[in-house]
Amino acid sequence: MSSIELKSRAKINLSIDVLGREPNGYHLVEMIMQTINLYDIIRIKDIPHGDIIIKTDSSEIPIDSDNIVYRAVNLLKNQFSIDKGVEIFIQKNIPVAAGMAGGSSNAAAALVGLNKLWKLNLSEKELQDIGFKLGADVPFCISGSAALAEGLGEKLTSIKGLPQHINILICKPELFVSTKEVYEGLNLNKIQNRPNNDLLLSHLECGDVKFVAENMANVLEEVTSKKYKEINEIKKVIMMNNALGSMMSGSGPTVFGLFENNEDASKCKDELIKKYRQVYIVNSSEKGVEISGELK
Ligand SMILES: C[C@](O)(CO)[C@H](O)COP(=O)(O)OP(=O)(O)OC[C@H]1O[C@@H](n2ccc(N)nc2=O)[C@H](O)[C@@H]1O
Ligand SMILES: Nc1ncnc2c1ncn2[C@@H]1O[C@H](COP(=O)(O)OP(=O)(O)OP(=O)(O)O)[C@@H](O)[C@H]1O
Repeated sequence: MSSIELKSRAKINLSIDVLGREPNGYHLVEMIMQTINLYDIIRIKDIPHGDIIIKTDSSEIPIDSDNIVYRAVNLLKNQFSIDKGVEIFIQKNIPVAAGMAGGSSNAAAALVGLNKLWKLNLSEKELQDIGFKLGADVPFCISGSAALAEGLGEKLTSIKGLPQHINILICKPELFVSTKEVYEGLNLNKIQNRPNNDLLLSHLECGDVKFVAENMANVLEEVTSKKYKEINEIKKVIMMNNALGSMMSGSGPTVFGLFENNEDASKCKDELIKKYRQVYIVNSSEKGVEISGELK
């Protein structure tokens, strides 16, 4: 095989609770993750020398060693003493720095793709352990679907996710949010609205999306929405258009809404697109990274 193409899917969080802070500054979390059908395309091809070349159609991401995909390749090259090189093209559709794990998902796709291209025969668990060194969201992005994530986000339990017929409206305002700063801005003693994950999981299990949508909570939303009024403005528009519920994803600034009704979702999109460039309607996905093409 000389090249491979993969779909690298984004996620939303249906809940985020933060239970504590580790001495190294990282946080213990308990959150519900859901893969959505909004994806970047990652094309990896062999090249006749040992370099790592990153190309992309996006002006918003780096193409040097700061790109998380570059770091993923480098990690595998060092760990398995590989002297081969690759050229990787990233076709970006996932909003950047959005709280949707765009970078983490690209790294996940690179690991899955190189495992095949270089015939490393690593198991999913082994890939996730390597991926965790690159970022807390990478292990989930490798397996995808829906999961309860604990620890720093790497301890995953597979769960039943949102049904595919639910319309997930995504709106990403043009704001830059640093995940590190949002976590640092959280006062663990003053969290107002924590999710009840056990209750959310039992209602997901029986397909009660209305309950889930009405009871979603993300403790990081308090931090980001205090700084940017857009978060609550978008939520308001979403709820005015008959969504079942609305919340910020990850550390933000993306806000999503869950809609039972297709027409309500499109009307809401029409309204939001007048003010925000990045608005999408997608569905949940049962696949995380997916190989979409291979060339001999
Ligand atoms: C907000 C979420 O996206 C929710 O899924 C994740 O918790 C963040 O995942 P991520 O962006 O892959 O996180 P990383 O790239 O590992 O870390 C970025 C920064 O977020 C903070 N961070 C991340 C994960 C975690 N459990 N505790 C943290 O405090 C750290 O300050 C870190 O410097
Ligand atoms: N391949 C990549 N795709 C997206 N961003 C990348 C990539 N490589 C490096 N970055 C940088 O990483 C930063 C975070 O981008 P990303 O899209 O991964 O954020 P995010 O959606 O908030 O992730 P998460 O939800 O995991 O916190 C951006 O500043 C971006 O420039």
